[in-house]
Amino acid sequence: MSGIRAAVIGARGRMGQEAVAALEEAEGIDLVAALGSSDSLSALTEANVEVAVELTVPAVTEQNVAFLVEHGIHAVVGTTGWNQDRLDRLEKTLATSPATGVLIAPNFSIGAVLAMHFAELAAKYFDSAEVLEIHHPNKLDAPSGTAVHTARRIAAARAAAGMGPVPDATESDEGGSRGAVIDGIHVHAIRQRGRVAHEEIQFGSEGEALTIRTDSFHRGAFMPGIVHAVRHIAEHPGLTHGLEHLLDL
Ligand SMILES: NC(=O)c1ccc[n+]([C@@H]2O[C@H](COP(=O)([O-])OP(=O)(O)OC[C@H]3O[C@@H](n4cnc5c(N)ncnc54)[C@H](O)[C@@H]3O)[C@@H](O)[C@H]2O)c1
Ligand SMILES: O=C(O)C1=N[C@H](C(=O)O)CCC1
Repeated sequence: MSGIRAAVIGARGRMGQEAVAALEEAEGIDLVAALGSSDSLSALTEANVEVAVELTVPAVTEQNVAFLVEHGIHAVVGTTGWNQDRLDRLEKTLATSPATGVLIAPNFSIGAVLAMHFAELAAKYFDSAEVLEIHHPNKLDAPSGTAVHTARRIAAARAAAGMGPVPDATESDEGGSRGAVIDGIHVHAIRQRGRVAHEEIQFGSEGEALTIRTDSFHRGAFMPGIVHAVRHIAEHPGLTHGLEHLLDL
């Protein structure tokens, strides 16, 4: 019996190379296309690809995913840069191809997915919450997609619990020392040689603190999540934002 016909877009990048190796080894998956930046997306339809893993750059990911949806190819997307405007446009494109599934996954690491889940659970119990992310210095975007997703989930959990803003008496913030603010949650980004992807979520209340930390030391950390998503995305038509929705959490 043949497996899921899969492809990688961005196959020569840091993540793409790992994904190609992981999908070649995965049982029940046949890697039938591996595209670099000079390859045409038409190679995907020519190879009858069923699921494409998109690991490129924020500038091209939206147009790549639109092509996939328009051709009924399920998409597993790890590239960052998916702000609300892009997600809204994607929902409209998906309405024209309702059987197609797209996963936008800010992070494929199981540790990172669990850290975000735990942070969401903890959010309503602590007055203060801030997110710190550390990545390799070749990363194009800041803050990381994971940090944005984490901050949004913390903010939503606080709002659902009827909590107000985090306490902060800062009156002057020269040079942005208090970081970016995503839905009211401060997010700090560090770029450091020797790192891959790391996140710390810090909570505080009177007399106590809780720190949730996740470390990806190697890009192999993202591969089980990618393989799992390739196997299951066809069961999830429409837009899924976050790998957590494909796991039994
Ligand atoms: N979701 C996750 O778990 C996760 C993990 C790591 C990285 N990322 C994200 O994935 C993306 C890729 O990360 P990376 O470290 O591999 O970056 P990278 O720069 O090493 O790789 C990107 C690759 O995409 C290629 N590319 C650019 N335009 C293309 C196009 N039109 N068609 C095909 N290929 C094209 C580039 O030539 C490059 O080889 C980034 O946005 C990063 O933030 C996500
Ligand atoms: O290396 C990167 O770039 C990563 N990007 C994702 C993000 O922005 O959250 C996930 C972790 C690695």
